[in-house]
Parts: sequence; structure tokens; C-alpha cells
Amino acid sequence: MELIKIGYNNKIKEQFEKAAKTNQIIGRISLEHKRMYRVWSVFGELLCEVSGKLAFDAQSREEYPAVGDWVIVSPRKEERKGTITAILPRKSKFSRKVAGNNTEEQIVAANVDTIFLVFSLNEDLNVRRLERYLTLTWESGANPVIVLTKADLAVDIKEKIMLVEGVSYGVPIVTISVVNNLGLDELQTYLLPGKTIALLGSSGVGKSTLTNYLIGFEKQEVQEIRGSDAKGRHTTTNREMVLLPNHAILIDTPGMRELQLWNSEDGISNSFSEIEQLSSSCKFRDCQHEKEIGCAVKLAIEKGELKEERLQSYKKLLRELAFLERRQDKKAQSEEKKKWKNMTKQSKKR
Ligand SMILES: Nc1nc2c(ncn2[C@@H]2O[C@H](COP(=O)(O)OP(=O)(O)OP(=O)(O)O)[C@@H](O)[C@H]2O)c(=O)[nH]1
Ligand SMILES: [Zn+2]
Repeated sequence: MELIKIGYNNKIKEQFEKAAKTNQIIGRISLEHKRMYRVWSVFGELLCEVSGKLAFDAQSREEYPAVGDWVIVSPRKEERKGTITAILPRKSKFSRKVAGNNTEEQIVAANVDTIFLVFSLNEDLNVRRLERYLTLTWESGANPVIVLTKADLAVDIKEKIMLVEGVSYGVPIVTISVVNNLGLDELQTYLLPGKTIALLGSSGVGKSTLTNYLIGFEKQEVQEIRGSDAKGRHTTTNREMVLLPNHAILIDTPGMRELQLWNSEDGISNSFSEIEQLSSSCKFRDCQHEKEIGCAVKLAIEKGELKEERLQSYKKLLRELAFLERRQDKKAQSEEKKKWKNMTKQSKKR
């Protein structure tokens, strides 16, 4: 396997050479399953575990390898196996909080260069969700590209693009239709050789369709595969990192798909529907479920119908969302200020 095809470059080479011992090789994680990893390397694909030291030193799940990570491996070539001894610094990372008693950060994808934020043109555009995705992307270190799908079904493309432009401050926007073969060439300009991309978007916006198109599957085949699996997920391959025909690299992990839930209010309502339902019976409409009188949520906990931990993770998620929104507001404000400064500068010049 040629390393350059999986995104290898001088920077990674340098980092590797600095940290590696003799006989060690560089590899990139293509799949993670239960503390075992598939690693792409010059010896092909190796099944690897992490070294005892790496596991011992790891303070949290964040310090374990994730799909997309560059790792240093002591290979056992004949066995097609190896041991991961270190993870190289991540250029970008998408993580999600793992709910539980002690909330941990879990990396769902590392070293993504470009992320396609996918929205469908045949539905109402959820601007707030777009803002959240943008925040998430900026925080990850990857570059966003907004992809508006199903252009063939849309009637008000211009309005929707304006709406998107209003919150996206110059982020590229590409309008596509897989049905009418529209905009797909333009998308290719972001799929450069050796660059790693990932898709983020709600269910049904066309991520699988686009993924299959990018991988180059026959449409028929895709539908058949999807038909045999109601969920239609990960049916084409069990690889989570895929080489595309044009030599870009696509990361498609279940974790990436779950980010959509963890970062949208709808998602929260869905995954905490019992709490939302209880809240509607609270005496006060803006009940925080702390010490208010007539709180139906607290009552349910007292009665043992709801676990206290559920409420805690629900609140934590809400706080996180609020935080992201504030960040977004601040970012927007400072961008606005910058714009103004530039404008006033230019008008002064004139
Ligand atoms: N008309 C039209 N339909 C499309 C287009 N792209 C996708 N679809 C349809 O939209 C539906 C949902 O597409 P998917 O690709 O399954 O959406 P997804 O985002 O992967 O959804 P999840 O798998 O639930 O996350 C399917 O019926 C597709 O055939 C398009 O460009 N035009
Ligand atoms: Zn309440």
C-alpha cells in the first residue's frame, strides 16, 4: 500500500521519524473495533492492538487511537498483526461526549481535512443546525464545505442559498443533485488526492447516496444493498476509511453519524423523549427540573420511574448546546466586526 495514497505527507513523516524506534512503521487507522484496530501500512492491512504502555498511560478514551489517526506500529509482518505504541498529533478531531457517570470525550474521526455539511434542498433549511455544524467543524480543525442536495426537487434554491450565506461567512457552498448529475464536478474540486473528507448531516439528506456516488457504486447495486438492510448503513463495506477513485480518502464512521444526534436539539429531544414528555407536565413551563414546585421530572425520579443520571446527562447536553450557541454568536460578532473594519478602511481609502 502506498502511503501517499492514504494521506501521508512530509509533516507526518517528520513526526514519525522523530518518535519511532528502529523497525517501527507508520500506519493509519482504517477501522476500530473493540480495542482492536485495522491499520493501513506499507505491509498492507495489519490487525493491531495498543501497547500496554499506551493503554496504561491513557487518561481517557481520547488518548486511544481513532479512525483516521496516524500511529506508530511495531509490526509482526508474518502474522499480519502489530502493536500500536503511539499516536501522532492530530491535525483535526471530531469527538463526542460519551454519556455516563464520568463523561468522556471519544474521538470519532481524526485528521479530517474537509467536512461536507450536508443539507437537503427539498426541506426547510435548519439554519441553527447549520450554525452548530459550522461551530463543530471549526472547533475540530477541519474545513467545512456546505453541500446542498436534491437540487432537482427544490423550487427556491436561490432563497435557500441566501439563507445559508447569511450564516456561513464565505464557507464554500455547492449545490448538487445525484439524480440530475448536477454540481458533482464542482464537488470533486474538494476531493483532492491524499485529502481526507467526511460527511455530516441529518438522516435522509442524501449522505449515503452521495457516499455511494463518490465510491462509484452502481446505483442498482446500492439500492439492492440498502433493500437488504433496513438501516442501509455500512452495507457496502465494513471499512470506515475508504479510498475514493479520485484518490481522496473518505471517513464514514457510525460515530460521525451519531454526531448529528449529539449536536442538534431535535436529536436531544429524540434521545431524551421521556424527559421532554415529563417536562410538559411540570408546573412551570420554563422548569429547570432543579428545585421547582410541581416538577414532574423530579417526581418521576422520586418514584423511581426515571434515573437521576438520565436527567443529569440531559442537562449536560443542553448546557453543551447553549455553550456552542454562545460561541457561535461570539464568532459571528467578531466576524461582523472584521467585515465592518474592512469596509470602513476601504471607504476611508476612497
Ligand atoms: N430526488 C433526489 N433524491 C435524492 C437525491 N439524493 C438522495 N436522494 C434520496 O433521498 C433519500 C435519502 O437519501 P440517503 O442517501 O439515504 O440519506 P442519508 O443522509 O444517508 O440518510 P441516513 O442513512 O438515514 O443518514 C433516498 O431515498 C435517496 O434516494 C437527489 O439528489 N435527488
Ligand atoms: Zn420540571
